Amino acid sequence: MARSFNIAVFHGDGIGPEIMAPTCALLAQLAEASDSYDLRFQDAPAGAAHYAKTGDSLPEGSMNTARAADAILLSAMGLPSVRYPDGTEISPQIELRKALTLFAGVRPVTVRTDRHTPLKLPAGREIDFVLVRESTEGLFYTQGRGEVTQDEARETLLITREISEQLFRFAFDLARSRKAAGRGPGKVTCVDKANVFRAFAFFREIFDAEAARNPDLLADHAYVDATALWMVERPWDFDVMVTENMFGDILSDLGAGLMGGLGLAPSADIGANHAVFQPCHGSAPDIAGTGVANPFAMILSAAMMLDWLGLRHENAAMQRDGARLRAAVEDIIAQGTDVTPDLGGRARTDDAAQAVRDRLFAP
Ligand SMILES: NC(=O)c1ccc[n+]([C@@H]2O[C@H](COP(=O)([O-])OP(=O)(O)OC[C@H]3O[C@@H](n4cnc5c(N)ncnc54)[C@H](O)[C@@H]3O)[C@@H](O)[C@H]2O)c1
Ligand SMILES: CC(C)[C@H](C(=O)O)[C@@H](O)C(=O)O
Ligand SMILES: [Mg+2]
Repeated sequence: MARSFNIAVFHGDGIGPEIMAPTCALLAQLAEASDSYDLRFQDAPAGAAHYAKTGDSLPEGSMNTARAADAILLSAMGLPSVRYPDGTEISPQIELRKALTLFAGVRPVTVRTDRHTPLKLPAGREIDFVLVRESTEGLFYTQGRGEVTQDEARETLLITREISEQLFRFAFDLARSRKAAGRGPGKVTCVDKANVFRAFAFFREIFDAEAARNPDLLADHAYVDATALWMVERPWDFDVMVTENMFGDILSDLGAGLMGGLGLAPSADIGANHAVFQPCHGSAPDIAGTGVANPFAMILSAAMMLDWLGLRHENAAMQRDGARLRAAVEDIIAQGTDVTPDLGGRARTDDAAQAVRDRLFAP
């Protein structure tokens, strides 16, 4: 009998609803065609437009829906024009990460063809690494609670042993499973600024202790500034990199740039009991409403959701469908037709989603 999974859906702001609708439709079709799982989507209102209407950016009802769900899908949230009284933007995704302890922000960077990357890939080279961004503390710790006076502003960078240990364990486990799948040498790189900050020396010490517990895997360190350089010069040398929240936020956009843009960059924020799947990009107010948003980062994030649920619940069909969904998108990216204007194409959001559907369900 098919096992049923509840999926909380945050449709979000700007292009959010435009990329979420075709993604849910594809997922629903995959589930319908499968006799081993079923997906039930539950809307969770939140975000900047919701705040502008109601004064609440993340209603308790939506938080409860998220907590009770088997997984959470989220498109982009936030609009530059809608702000809290303190001047910061509406960002319920940060609240979700903190409230559900989603410490591991998993942001894969995959380039299999040189069609969209700004880099010149040496013959036979592919880029395939995963950035794991700590997502609950670091320099985001006082987000929304920073102290600002007339003369100075302070935010706190927090690194805890408890979260760092879980983060590094996650990164080493990921490297092990990538090695088993033949996708990397089994190497974890700790990205920090331990040459300047004691907090990062502490981060590195905890990393080294975890590395010692994983003698079957390789471990090394890199400073964050040099990492930005190496991501451009020789990105194929990375396997799993693990880093602090703000560093990961910045480096993951660089990773998106390597792939050909934010429209191709998926992510998952994973904790012990919950996970949110969302693209790395924002609500793209500059193109919202024009029907040309690239849905691939959202669809690839949905594929990561199927991977995660399938592994967690030992549902092989779900894992297979995650891989099929990713393969369909990668095929379209490699062919370069049926892509949206951000990738140099003329497809609209719905055309790009239809191209995925055609590859999945062609007779
Ligand atoms: N995860 C999130 O929800 C998230 C992430 C980043 C920014 N934001 C919010 O989104 C709003 C806009 O931020 P921004 O402009 O700095 O970043 P953005 O990611 O929304 O846009 C940056 C550029 O990339 C383009 N772009 C992004 N996604 C695209 C897609 N799927 N298809 C085609 N083009 C795409 C946009 O058109 C824009 O030119 C802000 O309010 C910001 O706080 C949200
Ligand atoms: C929109 C913003 C709050 C968010 C972050 O800073 O984490 C985004 O940039 C991301 O990368 O998911
Ligand atoms: Mg970001």
